[in-house]
Amino acid sequence: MTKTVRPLLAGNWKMNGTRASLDQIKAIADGVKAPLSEKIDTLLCPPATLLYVATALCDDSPLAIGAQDCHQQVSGAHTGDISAEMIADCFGTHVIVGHSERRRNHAESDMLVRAKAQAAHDAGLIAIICIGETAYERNSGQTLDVLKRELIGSIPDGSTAQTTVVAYEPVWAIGTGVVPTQENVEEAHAFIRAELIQRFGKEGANMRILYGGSVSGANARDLLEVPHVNGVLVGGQSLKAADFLAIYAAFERQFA
Ligand SMILES: O=C(CO)COP(=O)(O)O
Repeated sequence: MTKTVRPLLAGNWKMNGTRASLDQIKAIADGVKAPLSEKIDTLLCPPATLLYVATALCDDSPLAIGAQDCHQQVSGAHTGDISAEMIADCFGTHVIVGHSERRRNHAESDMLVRAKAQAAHDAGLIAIICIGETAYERNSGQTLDVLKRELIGSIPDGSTAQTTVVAYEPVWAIGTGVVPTQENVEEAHAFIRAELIQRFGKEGANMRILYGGSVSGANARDLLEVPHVNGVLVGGQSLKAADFLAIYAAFERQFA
């Protein structure tokens, strides 16, 4: 199937990485090269402590750097939080919002995720808005209802293909080594695409929908073949340059 939407390979380091890991970021930045880098976008989201140094390291590379969360307000008395403005100030270009680990561990609601995505847009950042069902929700037949509720609740009005990426991350596939079948991924992505088109029209047709959950160099190509999979959001396999670049190689075979 022809893919008209520009693919995105994104890495999420979660709460991993110290200054000692900067050489991995540098190796990824060096490994992301033309001609493929002219056809796909690449992004790494290290912890906030490394953000500013990472953007400096990637000065000459097509690799973009983003953050993993932001506060919904621009500034103020919010100890421990960082704002979208601060991310932009460090030359970050993207921010992940609504990751299931934040929804679960910090009780983030759809409404809060939507406010964070809006803050990202207001600061000129691309918001990567995560959605996905738990094992219980899937096993009880609620997957599409959950996706619909999270899509409606978490994506701000006025979102465009330029400002917004949706990441479908089934919670049961995150960090487990369990990857859904191509049929499961296709069903979810086709459903998300239809919902996005219904709400955002042409913008919804062009918004990128990433798959996330136990992506590796071994399975990336199969996932990228699925209709409406416009890239992947990678956790564990983005920490080491060799693993991340193996996924980049899968993109090369698919999109070069
Ligand atoms: O949560 C994820 C990316 O945001 C996926 O993590 P893993 O690739 O480690 O399963």
